[in-house]
Amino acid sequence: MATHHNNDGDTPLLAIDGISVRFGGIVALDGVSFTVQPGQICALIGPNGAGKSTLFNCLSRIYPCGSGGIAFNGEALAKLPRYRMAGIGIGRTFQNLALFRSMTVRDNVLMGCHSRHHAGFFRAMFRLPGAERIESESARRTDELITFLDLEPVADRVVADLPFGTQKRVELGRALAAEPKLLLLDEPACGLNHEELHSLGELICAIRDRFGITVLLVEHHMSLVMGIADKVVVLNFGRKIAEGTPGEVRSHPEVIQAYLGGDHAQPA
Ligand SMILES: Nc1ncnc2c1ncn2[C@@H]1O[C@H](COP(=O)(O)OP(=O)(O)OP(=O)(O)O)[C@@H](O)[C@H]1O
Repeated sequence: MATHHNNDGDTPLLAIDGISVRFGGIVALDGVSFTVQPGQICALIGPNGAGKSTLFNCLSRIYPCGSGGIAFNGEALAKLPRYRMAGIGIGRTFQNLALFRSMTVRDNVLMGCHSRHHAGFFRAMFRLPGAERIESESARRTDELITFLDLEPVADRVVADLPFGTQKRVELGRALAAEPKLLLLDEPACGLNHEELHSLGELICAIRDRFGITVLLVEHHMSLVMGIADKVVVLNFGRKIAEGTPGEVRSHPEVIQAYLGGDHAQPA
């Protein structure tokens, strides 16, 4: 799979500029700004209700931003329709998994390839010129990802029959198949057992290192975040209260207060 760095290195891959979102009287996001550089693993953390999911949903164009803007690779996201997200290079996983449960692992990953090559899908359907090349390229990429994600033993099994942790890897495969530049991971550690959790950290780093994919993750699991993130952004009540390396945010007084003030775990 090709690495997708057509960025000069100075332009952030993702620039979130003063976004605010309201739900009635609730200010879910209040003027949040931060950037993610190409190749970074950036974690978005904060207590329950801090606005993390709302921000992810703005990025996926599920919610419109009330004010402010988001630029991806220098291009304003608001100008693009939602169905173009995979096409421009933003992929994501969901807390409750986005998979075709009655299909096999291989077919789920293959569907991910098609979500990028929209035209390829129609070419294949109508047997237009170029269809065979796209199909064989998709099959090759699917095989590569199945190996990368250690899914070979279950490649021809139906997804619904597999353990949750394995299904989560299939979902990652589906997202990676679309060759994203930016991968949004929504609580990837949620529901994983101890062993799976350990390999998840390594896997996320491998995704960045091997494919050059930039990662933005929302995660409550602090030891995972602190172990893999280059940069951590902390939200509380819709505001950004800190941003920096794991070491910097861990010792930030407002972060300590936000986590100790409620019944949440310490960010240590
Ligand atoms: N669709 C919605 N309608 C009304 N209020 C909402 C909606 N989505 C989120 N909110 C509110 O916006 C605030 C931020 O919620 P959000 O889900 O973004 O927080 P979060 O940081 O993702 O929390 P968690 O860690 O619990 O998932 C909360 O007060 C929440 O109740």
